[in-house]
Amino acid sequence: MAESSSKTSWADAVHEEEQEQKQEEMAKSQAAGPTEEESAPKHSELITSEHDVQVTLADQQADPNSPLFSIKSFHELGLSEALQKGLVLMRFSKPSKIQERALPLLLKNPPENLIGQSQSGTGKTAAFVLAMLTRVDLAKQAPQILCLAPSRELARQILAVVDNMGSFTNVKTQFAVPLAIERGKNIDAQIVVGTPGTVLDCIKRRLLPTKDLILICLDEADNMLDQQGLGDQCFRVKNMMPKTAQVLLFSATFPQKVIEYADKFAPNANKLTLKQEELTVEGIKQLYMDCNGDDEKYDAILKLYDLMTIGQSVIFVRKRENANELQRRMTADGHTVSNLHGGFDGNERDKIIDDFRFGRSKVLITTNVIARGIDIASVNLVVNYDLPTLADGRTPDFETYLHRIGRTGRFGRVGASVSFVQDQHSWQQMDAIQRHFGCQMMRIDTHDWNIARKQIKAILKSSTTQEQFMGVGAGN
Ligand SMILES: Nc1ncnc2c1ncn2[C@@H]1O[C@H](COP(=O)(O)OP(=O)(O)OP(=O)(O)O)[C@@H](O)[C@H]1O
Repeated sequence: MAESSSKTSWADAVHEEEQEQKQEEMAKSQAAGPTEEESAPKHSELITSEHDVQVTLADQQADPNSPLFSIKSFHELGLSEALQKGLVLMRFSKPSKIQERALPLLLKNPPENLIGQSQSGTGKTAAFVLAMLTRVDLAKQAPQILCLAPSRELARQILAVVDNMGSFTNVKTQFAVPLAIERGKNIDAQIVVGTPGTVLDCIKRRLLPTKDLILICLDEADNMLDQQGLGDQCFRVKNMMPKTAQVLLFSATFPQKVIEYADKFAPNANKLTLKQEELTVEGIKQLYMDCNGDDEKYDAILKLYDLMTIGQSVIFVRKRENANELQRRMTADGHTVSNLHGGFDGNERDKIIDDFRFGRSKVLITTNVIARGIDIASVNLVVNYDLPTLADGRTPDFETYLHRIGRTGRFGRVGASVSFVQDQHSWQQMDAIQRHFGCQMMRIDTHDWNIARKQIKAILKSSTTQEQFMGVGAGN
C-alpha cells in the first residue's frame, strides 16, 4: 500500500516546468526528424525518460530483471535477530539479488569459498558484511575475520558498514591502514578491515595473531589481485592464515585476465558471475561531449559547474598533477572544488572524503583512488575529464570506466556520466568502451550550450527528486 501512495507523491513531485520543458524538447526533436547522427541519441531519448523518473525502489526490487530483485526477505535468509535489527537501522527492507543469492552460499556449513560479482551499487558490501558478522564468534576476543580493500577510503567505508550493521552485537572492529594502529598495540578485535600492506605488516610484526582467522574477504578483488604489489600482499596474508579459512572475493568486474588469480586465491569457489553485457547499470545515463582540445575541455567543465552542484559530482582525471592543476584553475576562476588523491596524508584524505560524504563539498576532483566502491548516494554526475587508460596512457581501461561511472546510480538511483572526448585517441578509446560493454553513449552537442545544459539538467533534476523520494540506504 505504502508503495502505491508513495508513487503518487513521486509523480506529483515532478516539477511542472520540467514536464513542459520535456514536451517542448520532444516536439522539437520530433519535428527535426532523423539527423546525420543516426547512431547518436536524439534529445527526446534523454528528456522523455519518464520510465526512469518514475521507477521506485520498490518497483525495482519487484522486477525479476533488476539486480535489486529478490523473492526472499532477510528473515528467510537465516540472519540473527541482532543483524535483522541492524538492517532495520540501515533501512534495508528487502535483499537485492546478489544478497539473496550470495547469503545462502556464504553461510553454508562447512564454509565454502565464493566469488561474487554484481553491478556497481547493488549491495555487495552488505552481502559480505552480513556473512562476516554471522560467522564471527562474539565470545572469542581474537581476530577472526579480515576484510581487505584497495584504498583507505573504501576500507573506512566498509568498516562503517560493519559497525552499523553490527550495532546490536558487541562485535569489536579494527581499522588497519597506515598510522591507524597504535604503535606496538596487539590487535584483539574480531573483525579487521584495512588495506593489504598494513594488514600484512601487522601480521609480520606479530601484532595481529592469525591462528583464529576463519575468513578473508577481498573487496574489489579483481583490482587487488591484478596489481603486482597489492596482489602479492593479499596472497601473503592469505598464506599466513589457517588453510581452512573461508575465502570471499567480490567485485563488479572480473576480467578474464584475473580469473586465473581469483581461482588460485579462492580455490573451488562457488561463483556468481555476470555476462559482459549485464555489467552496466541501467539508471546511469552515459553521455559524452566532443571537445576540440584541452582548452575546450576546460571551458566545458566551467560551463557544467552549476549543474554539478545540483546534487554532487565527481570529476575523474588521469594523474595527481592533473587534479591539482584543475583544482587550481577552477578555484582561480571562482569555483569551489575539492581534490582528493593519494598524495595527501591519511588525515587530510579522511577530512576531504568526509566533507564530500556529508555534503559540505559538492564537487570533487580525483584520480582513480576513489574510482571503486565509494558509496555516496547524492552523487548524480560523474565526469570523465580524462578517459581512464591502462598504464601505457593509451589503451582504454574498461573496468575502471565502469567503476568510475558506478559512483552514481547507486542502488536503483538515476545518475549521469559525461565523458570528455578531445582528440582521435580519446575518440577511439570511447568507441572501444562502447563496443566492450555493448552500450551506446549519448552525444551532448556543445554547439548549443542551452540545449546541452537542459539535457543534462533534466537527468540531474530527476535524480534529485528521486533521491528525496527513495530515502533508502543509510550508508551516507
Ligand atoms: N537491501 C538493501 N536495501 C536498501 N539499500 C541497500 C540494500 N543493500 C545495499 N543498499 C545500499 O545500496 C548502496 C550500494 O551498496 P554497496 O556500496 O554495497 O554496493 P556495491 O555493490 O558494493 O557497489 P560497488 O561495486 O560500487 O562497490 C549503499 O548505500 C547501501 O547502503
